[in-house]
Amino acid sequence: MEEEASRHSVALVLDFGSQYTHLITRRIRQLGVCSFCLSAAEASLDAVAKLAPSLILLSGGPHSVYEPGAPSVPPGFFDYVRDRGVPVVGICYGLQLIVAQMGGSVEPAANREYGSMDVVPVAGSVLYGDDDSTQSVWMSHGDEVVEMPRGFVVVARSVQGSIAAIENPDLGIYALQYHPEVSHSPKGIDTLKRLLFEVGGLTDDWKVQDVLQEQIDLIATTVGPDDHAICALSGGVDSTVAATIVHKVMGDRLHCVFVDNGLLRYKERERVMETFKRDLHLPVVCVDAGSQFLAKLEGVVDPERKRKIIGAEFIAVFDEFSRKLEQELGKKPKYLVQGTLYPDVIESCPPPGVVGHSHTIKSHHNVGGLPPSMKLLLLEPLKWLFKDEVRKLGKLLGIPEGFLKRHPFPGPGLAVRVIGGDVTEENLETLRLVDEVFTASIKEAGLYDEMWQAFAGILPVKTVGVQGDKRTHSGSVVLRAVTSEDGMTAERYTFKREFLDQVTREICNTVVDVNRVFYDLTSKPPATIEWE
Ligand SMILES: Nc1ncnc2c1ncn2[C@@H]1O[C@H](COP(=O)(O)OP(=O)(O)OP(=O)(O)O)[C@@H](O)[C@H]1O
Repeated sequence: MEEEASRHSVALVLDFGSQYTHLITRRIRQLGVCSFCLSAAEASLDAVAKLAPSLILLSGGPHSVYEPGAPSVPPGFFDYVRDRGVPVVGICYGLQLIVAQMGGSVEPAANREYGSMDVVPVAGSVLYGDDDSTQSVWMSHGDEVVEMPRGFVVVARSVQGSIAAIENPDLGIYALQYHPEVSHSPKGIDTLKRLLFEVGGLTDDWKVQDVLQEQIDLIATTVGPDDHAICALSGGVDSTVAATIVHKVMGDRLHCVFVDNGLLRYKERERVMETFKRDLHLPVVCVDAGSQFLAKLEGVVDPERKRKIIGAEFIAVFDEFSRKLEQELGKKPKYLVQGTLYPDVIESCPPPGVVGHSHTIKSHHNVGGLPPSMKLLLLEPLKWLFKDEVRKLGKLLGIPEGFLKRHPFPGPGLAVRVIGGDVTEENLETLRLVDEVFTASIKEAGLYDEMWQAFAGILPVKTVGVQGDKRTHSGSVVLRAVTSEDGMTAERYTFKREFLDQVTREICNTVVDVNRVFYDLTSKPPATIEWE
């Protein structure tokens, strides 16, 4: 991280556990500025200083600054930024922390402000310049400033009168009670630009191309000429791009494995293996482990248990693969290639003891969680990148566009789409056929790229129907399609009525054992994209 930072000017985000922290870092990078994120509860002042940031942002978070043990900046932080003239920007919790640290006070608000809100800036401030027109912003807080710290001025208020932004240009401290990084704050990006380029004096010299070359050079200097590496390929974008980068350096000393866990979509194994071989020339072995996975999943309906079982089974298959490889090569492979992304890096080190941190929502399934006995060293060429950056990189590497644009698919596969039900071969077959009718129709209608994700789930209800002349008692399925910028929030996709009618007809006519089709209208939040 430091190496990368030394070549660029850096905007550092200190994370206090907000769902939106990644987004702040991503937005900054989209503006061409190198940005990293450190967990506020773990980062020492030394770690901050090593990155020599030109601007430091304090993120939002789920805590209240007045609670005992509320997370704060490392000791000596405000002396450090003052001595070095590094501007600081607080966002939401970050604002409240600044207020509390600078001698003001924060209390629970009488009215929680959540969602879209209009705020009115004060003309002539550093944060807004001459633009005092009302802007719509995204708020998400339950506390408010009741006493301003000395030397700070209010530079925007919500139409309800609460404080929306404050600044103290002499100290170089600025703070927003709302989230400028989310798309629901359309002018937030202008405020971020002012902060980065005018206040922080940063330059937009950070490009994905540079990361590719840096990673190729790094791998070339790390691995020895006789070292071998292994990689678990899911058919997803991350592991594919990671493997393709490593393959450029190591050639056939990279050994990839694709596991058919019996939880894949319709003809997925054939489709994915063909792309690996024909388009990417990656050396891939396909392991057929379907019956092994299904045997372990028999009778399991709890989603977390499904995930854990699948994770453990992946590791067993992977272990076996590397044992065989060792026999063939006469030596142990030394490296494991993983498509770890930057959000995974941030997520794997949540602040200790911090309750309600954003990163504990779902137990993470990752085949990379291998037993330490395997003693593999990691090659993680994507670990500083976000998904959209990985797609750009994949394009630079010549990975087919259709492959890069594939909708995300969960690691535990179709198992988590047999909702509340038994993961039987019969259920999986029904699900595959329904999913294929739905996604093929979406592709035919040219709608696939408009969506973040589209899939079917099977529901644990049988209902009465009439099909042909017969009364049936058959299964129900749900269709879900969402749009999203980054998967953090999502809106349901609105199909034309005729499209849904057509798909429903086709499903009921062609898939035995389905007589009822639902469409999920919910957004995220309050729902998640997947059902389990
Ligand atoms: N069927 C599979 N065969 C081999 N490896 C797999 C398989 N499914 C998942 N993996 C491995 O587990 C990792 C994490 O899986 P997950 O589905 O959570 O993917 P992800 O983080 O979105 O990455 P990707 O885009 O590579 O799928 C993958 O990057 C891959 O290394």
